[in-house]
Amino acid sequence: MLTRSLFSKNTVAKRLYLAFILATIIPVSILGIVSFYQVNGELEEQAFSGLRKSSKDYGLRLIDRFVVAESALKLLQNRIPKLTLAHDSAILEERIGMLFSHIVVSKPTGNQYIVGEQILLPTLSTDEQRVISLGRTVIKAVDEDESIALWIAIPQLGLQDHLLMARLKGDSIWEQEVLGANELLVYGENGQLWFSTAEHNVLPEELQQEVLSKSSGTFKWEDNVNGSVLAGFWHTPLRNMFEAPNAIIVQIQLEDIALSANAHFKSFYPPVIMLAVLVVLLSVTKLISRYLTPLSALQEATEKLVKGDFSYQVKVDSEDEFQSLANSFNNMTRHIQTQFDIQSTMGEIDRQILSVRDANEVVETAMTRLPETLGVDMMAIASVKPNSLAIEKLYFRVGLQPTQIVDKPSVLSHEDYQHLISEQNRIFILASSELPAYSYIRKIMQEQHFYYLVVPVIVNEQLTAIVGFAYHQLSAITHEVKNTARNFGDRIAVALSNAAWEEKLYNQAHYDGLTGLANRRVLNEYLKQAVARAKRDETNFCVLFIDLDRFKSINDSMGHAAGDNLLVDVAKRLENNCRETDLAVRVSGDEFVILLTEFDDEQASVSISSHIAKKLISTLAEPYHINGQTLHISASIGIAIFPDDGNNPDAILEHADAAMYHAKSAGRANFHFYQSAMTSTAVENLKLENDLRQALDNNELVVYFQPKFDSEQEIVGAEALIRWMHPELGMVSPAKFIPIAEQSLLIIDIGRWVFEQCCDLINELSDKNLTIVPIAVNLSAVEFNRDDLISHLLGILDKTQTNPNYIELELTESVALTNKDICIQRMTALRESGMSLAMDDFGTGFSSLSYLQELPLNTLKIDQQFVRNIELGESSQAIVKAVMALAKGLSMSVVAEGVETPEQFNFLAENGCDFYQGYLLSKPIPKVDFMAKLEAKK
Ligand SMILES: Nc1nc2c(ncn2[C@@H]2O[C@H](COP(=O)(O)O[C@H]3[C@@H](O)[C@H](n4cnc5c(=O)[nH]c(N)nc54)O[C@@H]3COP(=O)(O)O)[C@@H](O)[C@H]2O)c(=O)[nH]1
Repeated sequence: MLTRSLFSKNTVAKRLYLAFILATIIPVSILGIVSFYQVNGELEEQAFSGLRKSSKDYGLRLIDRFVVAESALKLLQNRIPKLTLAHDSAILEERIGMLFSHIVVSKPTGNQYIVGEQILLPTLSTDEQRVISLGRTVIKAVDEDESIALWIAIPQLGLQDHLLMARLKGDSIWEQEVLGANELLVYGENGQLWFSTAEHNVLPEELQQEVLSKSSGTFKWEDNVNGSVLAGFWHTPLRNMFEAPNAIIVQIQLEDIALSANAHFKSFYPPVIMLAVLVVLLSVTKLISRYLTPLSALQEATEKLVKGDFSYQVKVDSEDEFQSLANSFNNMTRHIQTQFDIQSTMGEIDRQILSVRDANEVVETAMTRLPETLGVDMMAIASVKPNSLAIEKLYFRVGLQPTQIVDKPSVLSHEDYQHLISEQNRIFILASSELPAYSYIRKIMQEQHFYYLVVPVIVNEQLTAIVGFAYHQLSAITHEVKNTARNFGDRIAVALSNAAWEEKLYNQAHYDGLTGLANRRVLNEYLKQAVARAKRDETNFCVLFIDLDRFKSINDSMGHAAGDNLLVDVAKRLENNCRETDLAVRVSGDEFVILLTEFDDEQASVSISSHIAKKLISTLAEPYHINGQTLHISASIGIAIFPDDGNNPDAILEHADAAMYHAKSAGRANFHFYQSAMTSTAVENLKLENDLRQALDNNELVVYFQPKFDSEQEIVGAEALIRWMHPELGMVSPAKFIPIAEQSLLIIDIGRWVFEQCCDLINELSDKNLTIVPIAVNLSAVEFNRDDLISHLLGILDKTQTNPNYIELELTESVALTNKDICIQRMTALRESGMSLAMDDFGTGFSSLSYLQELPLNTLKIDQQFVRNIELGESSQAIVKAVMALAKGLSMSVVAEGVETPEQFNFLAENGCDFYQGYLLSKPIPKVDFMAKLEAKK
């Protein structure tokens, strides 16, 4: 079964098997077949040569028998004269009658029958008679009725013409008993058949000729009667000894008998060969199986190894190289398994180092996985408190029992600490006999005649942990174990330093570096949780958005360090007024948020949050002692309540912010609950106002100049127009932020700054010797109405040493709406200072013409909307004409603004307009471009 599966699966087995067959079975089979035919041929040859030899032996014995017969006759020859006929004949007959049937003395006078009845004697030829007379024996075959008789004739000694002739008895001469299974044919050389044991001459004519023609030989033929027969023949040289024809002896044997050895051979040889082949096959199979079974087992094990099954062990008991290969393989898989476990443990630890902030989790993973991987008898990890000798936490595990954790188990001795620090970056082995010198071993591990592998973990030159592995056997602390211990020590070091670093990063990411309060990120997280909890429990929570009033001025006047200290103190006061469950957050510069959670209903939310807001406002308003100075600051607080004021973190925070702006715009140092009426525009404006406060300091404002032209399109002046490059919003239109600036009074600072910029331009033009043209500065009603207006403007003119004749102030009709007398007084003072005055946007206000008449104006600016409508019809044209006529009547010059088309320009020019301003001629341009235009004019 195993063998079959081995051969079906294993290609090597198949090939080996095939090779063995090619190398053994085929040669064996060929050898068998060749041997078979060889042996078969040999046996056949033997059968033939046996027949030939048998014929020869028979022939030689035939000669012997003729010699015996001759000798017997010769003996008789001497005795014949003495014979008394009757008595002696009887004796002779008895003695040699066994050889001869007739013995006759042939005489010229008649024949004397010594033995046997009277018989017709063979006729001897003259030659025969002659040779007999010479003493030679003649043997003659005589054809009798049904057979051939052999006669032997010798001379009768001493008697002329007397012959002694004897007829040989067939029995004695042919000696049939020696033939066995053979048939015998004896021919005379003339082809006369002398004797045959068969009934007739069985030889076919052609074979008989062959027999006669060769001295000896063999042959085979198919006998009609007996089937296949084999024969051997030999020419018996009777002529050498007698006067006789040679006798040809032919012995015949049935093939079955002659080749019985072949038959026998055929019957046993193929099975023997088959058996041999079978034995070879079995041996080969056994051999291949013996060698390939381990190979197959190794292959199977390798496949399991590839699939990650390292626990599989190959079982090979062949007690040869395969077994040692299997043992090596098993050792290798064990080693790989260990390595794999180590790598996977280290990988897990690495992952945790990367993903987990807490080094304890790394330690716990190591305690779970390393003991088995490293085959330790005991393992311990002690974390040492930074900058101390105290062991903070001890993890230890005996064998594979559960890990035990002990908090603050003991304190290291100074000697121990020094020893461990001195072993930095090393691992070392201690035997239990050395323990008295190192008491820390006792403190972190058990004493049980162990060998200890110790890894001190040093981070930033501080001992932060001790890792210990205990083994009963020193030999178990292999190179691999040491390496792993070292690697693990390194990882623990990384984990601990990472943890410290992570903690630092975490704090940086979650806490404000200056005040230590939570930051916006934590706030967002808390808000999410608060929303989820409040939704689940159907409770309320409040967000208090706190902004310090005029903090910027403290920063500006006392420096940023003082500002920072103030913020730290503010943070402390906020924290002190919060419950533990509340969250105080610094969201940006001077903005803070307090999250008050878990109110049962809105009423409680309102009363408690307003109470806390009041408390905070009064607490924050208390004096601060910073850098030896006493400071005061107030705070504005906006309150939003979940869920009425917003049902998600962003909304609730945004609305608290809006409420805070509301509180600020309502006079500062107070708090305000969010109301839905605080539209997004209002909130946006409040934010813009806040940003605008920083804009001047942050150099976000810039002044552009829009040239004014005469009818020849020559530059005759310019209007200063402010631009705001907001860092987030991009270019903000003055149409949008000037009203906010006016509302928040920021226009005062801004207006003065623009005025300074214009003075600087005039001075620069002068310095560069360029054409100086009057520059018009917009003056808002808020600015105009301030008492210090004139002193401020004059102060700047004085400071910058600017010629006021080059300054034109553009006022809108609204400036004159409040107090007519003061207005005229202020305008008169401005005129007297040397500056000129223009009425901007003329025609849009409702000032009476009589009032206009009283104002000390130099110029009227026709509002853009009238200019734009010029092309629409006669009524607009009539207004424009009327305004120009009015101006002429009042001795004022006229500036048309918003001139965008040549038609407008032409109409205005035809009707006596003095100056033109508009995109047709130039858009407002940066200072450098404006100066370039003036340079070109020069
Ligand atoms: N108190 C101050 N007010 C200022 C100051 N700078 C600007 N402003 C006022 O803001 C309003 C918007 O000004 P601005 O967007 O700059 O628009 C001015 C021109 O760019 C624009 N203009 C001029 N020519 C054309 C034109 O052909 N087509 C067209 N569509 N607009 C044109 O008109 C504005 C100038 O208006 P005015 O002041 O009335 O001459 C605006 O009311 C400014 O006054 C500042 O420093 N202080």
